[in-house]
Amino acid sequence: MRLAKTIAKHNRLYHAEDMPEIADAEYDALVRRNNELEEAFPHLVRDDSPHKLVGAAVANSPLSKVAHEQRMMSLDNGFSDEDIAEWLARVRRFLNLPEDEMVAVTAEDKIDGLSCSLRYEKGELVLAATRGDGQIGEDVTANVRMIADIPHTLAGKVPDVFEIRGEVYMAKSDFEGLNARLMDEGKADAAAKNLDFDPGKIRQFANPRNAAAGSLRQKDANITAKRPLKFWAHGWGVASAVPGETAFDVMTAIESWGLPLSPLVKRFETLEQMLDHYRHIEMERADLPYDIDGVVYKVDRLDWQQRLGFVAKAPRWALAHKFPAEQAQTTLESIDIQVGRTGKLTPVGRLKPVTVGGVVVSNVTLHNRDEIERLGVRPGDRVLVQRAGDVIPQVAENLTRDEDRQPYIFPDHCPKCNSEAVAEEGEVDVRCTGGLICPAQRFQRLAHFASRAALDIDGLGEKSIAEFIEAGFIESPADIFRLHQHREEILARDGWQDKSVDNLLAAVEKKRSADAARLLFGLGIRHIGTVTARDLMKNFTTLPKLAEIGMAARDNEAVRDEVTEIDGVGPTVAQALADFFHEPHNREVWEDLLSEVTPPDYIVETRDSAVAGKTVVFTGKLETMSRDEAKAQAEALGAKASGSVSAKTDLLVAGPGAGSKMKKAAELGIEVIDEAAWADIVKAAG
Ligand SMILES: NC(=O)c1ccc[n+]([C@@H]2O[C@H](COP(=O)([O-])OP(=O)(O)OC[C@H]3O[C@@H](n4cnc5c(N)ncnc54)[C@H](O)[C@@H]3O)[C@@H](O)[C@H]2O)c1
Ligand SMILES: [Zn+2]
Repeated sequence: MRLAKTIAKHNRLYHAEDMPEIADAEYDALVRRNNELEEAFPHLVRDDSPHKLVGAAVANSPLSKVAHEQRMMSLDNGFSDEDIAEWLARVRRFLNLPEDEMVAVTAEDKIDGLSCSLRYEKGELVLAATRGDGQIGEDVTANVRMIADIPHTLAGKVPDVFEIRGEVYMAKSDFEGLNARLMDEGKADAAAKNLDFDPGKIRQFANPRNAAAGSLRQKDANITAKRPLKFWAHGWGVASAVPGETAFDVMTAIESWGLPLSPLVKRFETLEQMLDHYRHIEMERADLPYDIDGVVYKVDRLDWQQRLGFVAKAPRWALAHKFPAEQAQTTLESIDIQVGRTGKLTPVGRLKPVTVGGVVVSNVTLHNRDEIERLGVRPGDRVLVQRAGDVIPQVAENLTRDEDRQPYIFPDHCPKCNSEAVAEEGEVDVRCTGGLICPAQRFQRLAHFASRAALDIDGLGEKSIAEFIEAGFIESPADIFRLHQHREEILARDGWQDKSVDNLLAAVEKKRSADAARLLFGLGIRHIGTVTARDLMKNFTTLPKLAEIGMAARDNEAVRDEVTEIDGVGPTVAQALADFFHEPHNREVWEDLLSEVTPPDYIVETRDSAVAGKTVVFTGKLETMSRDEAKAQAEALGAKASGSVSAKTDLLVAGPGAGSKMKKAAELGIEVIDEAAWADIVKAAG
């Protein structure tokens, strides 16, 4: 059965190699599916069925194997209140208890670590072993001796032979410290070898459980000694004598011998108490110094435990009440605003770290302003965090409902450059209007400015731009024209020679007289593309004139209307222009740029031609030129280039693949020519 094989593989990755590839919830889903299949086809159930197995065999371990005299078990799981009620009812039925007989249970935190058995003979630690597959584990005696929580000698009067079972774990803060240390060591190592440091190559642990398991199961116990491991006891195995008649008694005795227990061992007599306790712990969970994934209930009376016995791989007398694998509660500590390469402001929630589905989560995306409003979250709130599969963790719900508190106020200025941040009408995203001045947007903006469609500066590709930004040579477009001041510094850099630097500087010089429409397009003002830039420049002729209009447009509707009425320009463009010039930073960048360049006045020379005064539409694929170039040609010939066919259209130039426009032109009786015929018209005009 393929499913069983897959499960076996993940079992091995998780238990034997401490490197799970899938989330716990995903693994649990595979197991559930397998159980369903087994129920439906009982004759197909194999002896190595996942539901009969504990952990994983210790095949390739560098440690030596030890057989457990008494098997180490797993636990059955319950998730819902009903699951717990059912378990209690099953216990009562099994024991055939009268209605009024109470079943006392202990409740302990289900610590997420590595199961370990410690054998004491005459009070001395003689053997420590991992669970392995329950029958055969690994000998970790030398390693365990390095753990401060585990006494080498027990205190007081103890049975001759007593196996204490419990969990080796790592506290959350120690786990974070260990990961940070691994990163630092990697950095130092790379520096010592004069290599580039690649943080992605450092093997960090995904969660405290993996860190604990990986640290304990070391061939060299000296490595274990350097890892901050802890231990607490939650049961026992082989015992020459048992000190008490209830689980609670025995655990108390174990504590008196010098071993730590779960700080929250409780004893309850009703389902309500158990569920209350569970909910309480669920709330506290993120604030506990260690990672837990549920609460474990055990029937307290040992004679009852004896009678209840075991099913396939777990005791009937115990149950793990697990927290939902994909969700956890924690505190939203702050909301950070990140600025993307296009100026978009994205709020990121910083959480008190919490393990969700086997991964420590400390950040969540809050998407945008509307999402924060919808959730009503503020720093300090308790939130329910959800992480399903590989999806980025999200806040599923705000658990704090205190209407009196001030709502979170989304910033109206960019945290990176302090420019105004606004959302356009009907849009959810708030954007920084700083554009060219905003360090977050710098690379994208400068790359656009130098790109082919804009200034088209030879030799100034994205790589060089990134390099020059990094070196501090360029921040805004004007700086590109001042690159010559850095000639010697550029030459001193790897990969630059006299020739390549001179070529670059010459290419830059050439662009001082660049076309005004390209400069305008290069500034990357929202909604101003190549065509709109040309339409604007045709109307205003010079950049200073355009700026004057742009500045007036913000508060003067008449001016905005004037812009709106320009052919090919609409209200969105008018507004975008006004917004751009309203921002003082942008005006600075603009003035600075204009002090470096001398674009000629933008006068579209119209040549006398066959299409002068006519409206031309291009459609289909053009083979010898881009659509933009074709439109520019039409304009140069005194024609108007339009995007759609209407009664006003005089000529349709159609390339291969022309569709609906061609049909419409035919209906309207408009003249249609191909690209070659168009080229002839251009040629004829001289
Ligand atoms: N992601 C994966 O690929 C993958 C693969 C295999 C297993 N898993 C996960 O591992 C878990 C199954 O592992 P498991 O068999 O160790 O079961 P388990 O972790 O659900 O529970 C059994 C263990 O809990 C421990 N425990 C902690 N606190 C305890 C307490 N107070 N009292 C008693 N026992 C306590 C014991 O060591 C016991 O062996 C599941 O959550 C599963 O999702 C994940
Ligand atoms: Zn900004």
